[in-house]
Amino acid sequence: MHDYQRAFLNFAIEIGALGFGDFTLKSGRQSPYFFNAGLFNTGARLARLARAYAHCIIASGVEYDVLYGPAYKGIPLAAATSVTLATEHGQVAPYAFNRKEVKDHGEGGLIVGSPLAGRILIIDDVITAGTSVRESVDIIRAAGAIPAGVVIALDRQERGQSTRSAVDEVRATFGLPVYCILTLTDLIAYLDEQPSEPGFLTSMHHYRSKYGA
Ligand SMILES: O=P(O)(O)OC[C@H]1O[C@H](OP(=O)(O)OP(=O)(O)O)[C@H](O)[C@@H]1O
Ligand SMILES: O=C(O)c1cc(=O)[nH]c(=O)[nH]1
Repeated sequence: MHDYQRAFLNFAIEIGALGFGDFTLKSGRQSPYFFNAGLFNTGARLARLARAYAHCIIASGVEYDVLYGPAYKGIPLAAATSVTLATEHGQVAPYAFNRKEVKDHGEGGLIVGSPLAGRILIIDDVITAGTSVRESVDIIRAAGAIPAGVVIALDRQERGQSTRSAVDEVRATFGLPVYCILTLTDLIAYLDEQPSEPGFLTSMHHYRSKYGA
């Protein structure tokens, strides 16, 4: 694990964005941990998260025309990352996001922000079973644009629709590169270094053996 990843984990745990307990996920899985990007809820916290995303994008060298943040939590991520790419890396970084319900008045429609055209880089918080990425790919293609890759804070390294990992499925099915700031392997290595409640790591390992790829 790199120092910047350790610092990011320290910070996420300090502000409660990485929480431990019993959580029901979008996939219906019961998880002993949860990454809540909604708790990067001040300008200073969000700026720090956006710097990590922007760093990941620049380091990857991925080429894109528009950043796309899936509703809901992807919305501030895409917007804040766009600001950081513009102010710290000199990129124009247009961004867009979807509505979960189509708007039937005013400007109407499903997409807010930049039109979805060209190569679209999906900016989300986590990948678990890969459903959210599949939904985003459908929206991007329906708009006539081309998905270019996925950037996430945490790859939970879980099975997707098959025995393969959700990230492998995204790569194989859509030919999309996936870039992440952290993986579950990093998180477990970090937790191994910390004094923790007895039984806590056991529940992480148990969860991983049930849903891990
Ligand atoms: O890989 P998956 O199994 O799809 O799980 C990960 C997705 O689940 C959450 O979205 P959700 O729509 O639940 O939450 P939000 O409205 O809070 O963004 C999360 O933000 C990811 O987008
Ligand atoms: O799978 C999910 O629904 C999920 C997992 C997680 O760690 N964080 C989140 O926002 N959603």
